[in-house]
Amino acid sequence: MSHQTNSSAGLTGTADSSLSSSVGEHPNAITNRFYTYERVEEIVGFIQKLVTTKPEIAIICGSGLGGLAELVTDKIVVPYADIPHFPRSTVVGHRSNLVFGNLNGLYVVCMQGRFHPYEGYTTATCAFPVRVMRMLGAHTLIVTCAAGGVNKGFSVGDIMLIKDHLNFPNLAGNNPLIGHNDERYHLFPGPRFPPVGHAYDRAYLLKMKEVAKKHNVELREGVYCGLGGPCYETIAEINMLRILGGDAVGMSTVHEVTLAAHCGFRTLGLALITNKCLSDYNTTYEPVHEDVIRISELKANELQQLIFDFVGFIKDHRT
Ligand SMILES: O=P(O)(O)O[C@@H]1C[C@H](O)[C@@H](CO)O1
Ligand code: HPA
Repeated sequence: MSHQTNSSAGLTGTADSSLSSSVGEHPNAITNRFYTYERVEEIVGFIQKLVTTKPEIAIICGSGLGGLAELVTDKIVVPYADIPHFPRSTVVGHRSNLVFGNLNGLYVVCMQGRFHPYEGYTTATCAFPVRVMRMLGAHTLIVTCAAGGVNKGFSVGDIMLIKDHLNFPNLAGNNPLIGHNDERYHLFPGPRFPPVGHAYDRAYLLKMKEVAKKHNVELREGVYCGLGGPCYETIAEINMLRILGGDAVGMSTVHEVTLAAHCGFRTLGLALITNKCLSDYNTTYEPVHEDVIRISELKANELQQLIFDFVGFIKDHRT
């Protein structure tokens, strides 16, 4: 176990030291020991050698929604497998590429494939690409996901603007920001105790409503519940989420948005309702991932059009 007392608090970048805990940390803590400042810098440096234009918008593609990256022109595709220390997506419906290029007049980076805690990654690992994309220059994060409809008024195929979230892993002590708060992220250090009450940008949410109106798309708005997965929820869990004010449920997003708030991203969140949630013990229905992917792919064009136009708005209103 490392007991360094220098400013990096034991978070130096070698493979061996990455496995040891940092000062003040319980040896068994679930924390960010691997994606240290040094590793993130190395990854950012590697990508900058391949992609010389700074992206302004970062987009995370949810299950079955990777097609969004196909709208990007003058693409540079960087497979996760080529990036040092980068994890791989192991889930059907998630490719493993960073796609850079032009989307409706702005330079963007799309994560075609994200990481989930149920794949065996810590929440810090799942979220760390957000920090990478911020360090590459992006100021706006558009996060998309597939989700189950907790709100009984929602239908399969609805798109929900995420106005807030319930971060269950965080409530259980598993937040991606646990561990050393490294102040060497000089551009975007983020405080030790970051506020997340406005993690989803209100002005962006209102703008997306306008964009949707133009397209005659009726958007839902609500609270996304991020759970650990990989099980879909029990009937009792869905009933609990309803009582707590949840509208949609998924297995991603919350740790990404938490890190995004910490490093100063303005975030827009969109959840595609891909399935109903169990709420009756007499039903035989159960959610399945194949249906999640099928609905995502079916609705992908609509979602992509909204995001395309939203990016156009950012382009016209950036300072
Ligand atoms: O990556 P997202 O949150 O879009 O994917 C959801 C959650 C699980 O990964 C999967 C369950 O079907 O879809
Ligand atoms: N529960 C959790 N995650 C999901 C669901 C669901 O019903 N649908 C898509 N992702």
